[in-house]
Amino acid sequence: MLPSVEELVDRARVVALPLATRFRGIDVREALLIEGPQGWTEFSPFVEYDDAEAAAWLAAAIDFGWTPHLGAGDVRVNATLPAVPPERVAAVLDRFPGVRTVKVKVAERGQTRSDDVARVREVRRRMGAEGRIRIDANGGWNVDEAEHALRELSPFDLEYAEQPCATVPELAELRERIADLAIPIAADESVRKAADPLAVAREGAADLLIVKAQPLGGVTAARRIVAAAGLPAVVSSALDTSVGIAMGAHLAASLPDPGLDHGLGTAALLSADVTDDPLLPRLGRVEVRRPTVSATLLDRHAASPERTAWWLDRLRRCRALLDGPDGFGTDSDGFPRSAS
Ligand SMILES: O=C(O)CCC(=O)c1ccccc1C(=O)O
Ligand SMILES: [Mg+2]
Repeated sequence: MLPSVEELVDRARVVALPLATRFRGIDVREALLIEGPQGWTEFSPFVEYDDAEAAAWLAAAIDFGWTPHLGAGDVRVNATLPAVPPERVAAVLDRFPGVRTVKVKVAERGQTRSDDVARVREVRRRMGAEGRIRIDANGGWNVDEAEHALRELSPFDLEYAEQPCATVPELAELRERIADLAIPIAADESVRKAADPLAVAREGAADLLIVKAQPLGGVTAARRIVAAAGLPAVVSSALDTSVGIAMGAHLAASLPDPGLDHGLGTAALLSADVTDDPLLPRLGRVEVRRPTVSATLLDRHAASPERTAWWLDRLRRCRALLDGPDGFGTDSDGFPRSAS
């Protein structure tokens, strides 16, 4: 049984956390946190997402807060570099001590391919020949643009290219066209925003999957998607607070090791968090544990009354969707399940 809407609302707190570096066009990350019986959990779909999409994030929050997910140890993480100019690369990378891998955002709206090349060149210079560099275009290129960009970036030795194009057929075509470059293609939005998260694997459109716990309906649902896809999976954050990072870290620790670092270092991009002991990258790793949430920090970073009301309304609407006919509901084990 899923917790009732009253139970969720009673246990919910809304925060607005400033970012250290502008990312995805935002300077403040809003999140709704809920204290579940198994610990704190996070519901933080981006504000522009509609309720149908956000409902999966709520299923994830319930799965993590109401189900014992026992994890321990740590996972290796990458630095996440927003689409900053070369002179700002060092300051961002300094926030990720000890990482051997950098994920570089490319194809940012309003920028050009030479901006991407300059950023990747600077990362390679700083990381040295043994550093691992992956790029993430967030679907920003068409197939031709992606092919040109990857041919130009290929001398910098890319570990993989994440969501270079927006659609599954484009990814499949690109993958054939650049077979000579031997740059693996990773699918992110084509998994987490797709009606059918398994289409990528079925169509041979990617070499690996990027999975995020919240949009895929939670740790349990994401594990099932990865198993059904049969592809290696890298777990990535949704720019969550340390509570959401913990959800991702539990997922990462429970999957087969892809031999690739996970995108779970992003608490380093926040300039405030909800715990005094955040899940920050140390020696290139993030611990797998549930953080202790601080009442003081929840108060200090509380969202405005208007934004709090907006989030609580969204929580109520999404909770109602989980009971709907093609909502998420629970499976025979009592777990929230994804629509797939
Ligand atoms: O994977 C990482 O390094 C960090 C997470 C990240 O890039 C991200 C964070 C929020 C929203 C979308 C994305 C993305 O991978 O596209
Ligand atoms: Mg991505």
